[in-house]
Amino acid sequence: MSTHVGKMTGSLMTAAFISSGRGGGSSGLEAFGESIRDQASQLLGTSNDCPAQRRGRVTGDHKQPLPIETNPNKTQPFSAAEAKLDHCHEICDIISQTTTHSSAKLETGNGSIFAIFASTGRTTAMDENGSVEKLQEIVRAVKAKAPLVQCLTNFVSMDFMANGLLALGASPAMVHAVEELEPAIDVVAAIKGAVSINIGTLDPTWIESFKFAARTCKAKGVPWVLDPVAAGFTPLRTTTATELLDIGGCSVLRGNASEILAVAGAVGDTKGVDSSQGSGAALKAAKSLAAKYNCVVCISGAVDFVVNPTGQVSSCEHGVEMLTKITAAGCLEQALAVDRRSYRRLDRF
Ligand SMILES: Nc1ncnc2c1ncn2[C@@H]1O[C@H](COP(=O)(O)OP(=O)(O)OP(=O)(O)O)[C@@H](O)[C@H]1O
Ligand SMILES: Cc1ncsc1CCO
Repeated sequence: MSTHVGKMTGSLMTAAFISSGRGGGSSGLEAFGESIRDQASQLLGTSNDCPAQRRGRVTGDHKQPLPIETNPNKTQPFSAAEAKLDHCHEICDIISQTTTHSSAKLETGNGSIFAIFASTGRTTAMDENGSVEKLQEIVRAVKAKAPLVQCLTNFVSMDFMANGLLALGASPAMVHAVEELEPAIDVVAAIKGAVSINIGTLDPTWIESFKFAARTCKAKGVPWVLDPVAAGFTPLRTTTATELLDIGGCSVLRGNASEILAVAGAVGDTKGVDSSQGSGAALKAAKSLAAKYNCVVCISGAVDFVVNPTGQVSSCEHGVEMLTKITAAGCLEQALAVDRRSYRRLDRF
């Protein structure tokens, strides 16, 4: 039987941080944040006057880490009111690296998955075994070691993902030609990085690279994470995602509900890269995939879920609607995933 181990605040994902910025300046990221904020504000019809920016968070104060908050009652999420942060504030915080949407998970002594989620302007560690100290340790390790995250990702998210990883303190590399994957993954293995595979804009050449990368990672013990973008939308996508998982060695599978359902074999409707279902609808499918592939499965949505291979579930009721108004938020979350193995590898780096 599965156990519900905790509820989380913050929005889903994978590794994280309370970024203090890179070096003395981050004008590139600021511009990046500005641009995304403008686009999102236009889409939502909200003002471009950003409270976070007025407070200086975008223009300078982001060099100071934000405080980490914990939910004192681990079985209760923060209130809905707390979740309703100003749209503009949210997007500034997300993009301008004050905090990147993320989470990290560790396997604790008793074998249960310990999930830590960080969100826009607040971070929460949730699990009986979890602690803010552990999250801070991860954040420090990520920032100190600047792990190489080798990404095979889609044309849409490439830039966003690279900037998000930089914001976290990681070191992105977008390498996907099959001819250079082996030497690239050798370097990733040598310096204890991780590989991210996202099937967003697949074609036969990409598929060959994805499979080569997954096989190479498995052979060399490099952790890799999979985003089965738009699985269920076309048979090629569903088959590709399943074949990648069948290769083995995947540490984290992250998708929206429609994608997770499709990968688990359910027949349903999809809206291309967007989900046609709430994340809770994919919980059973996620549990079955986590057990089958011995990996952690994350379902993103208004409520984000993390399911470990033994069926334990953690939930995060702090979805940020703004993230549905920009493309590739889920892709970025996937790229930020750092699992216990990566974390421990970082420790030894
Ligand atoms: N209905 C929703 N309400 C509030 N927040 C949401 C909702 N759906 C998604 N989100 C937020 O968006 C984040 C990304 O999840 P989403 O399911 O949109 O990814 P995705 O569909 O894979 O995105 P993409 O394909 O653009 O990369 C979630 O972690 C959550 O914070
Ligand atoms: C919109 C889109 N189409 C293929 S990949 C992608 C990015 C979000 O998944």
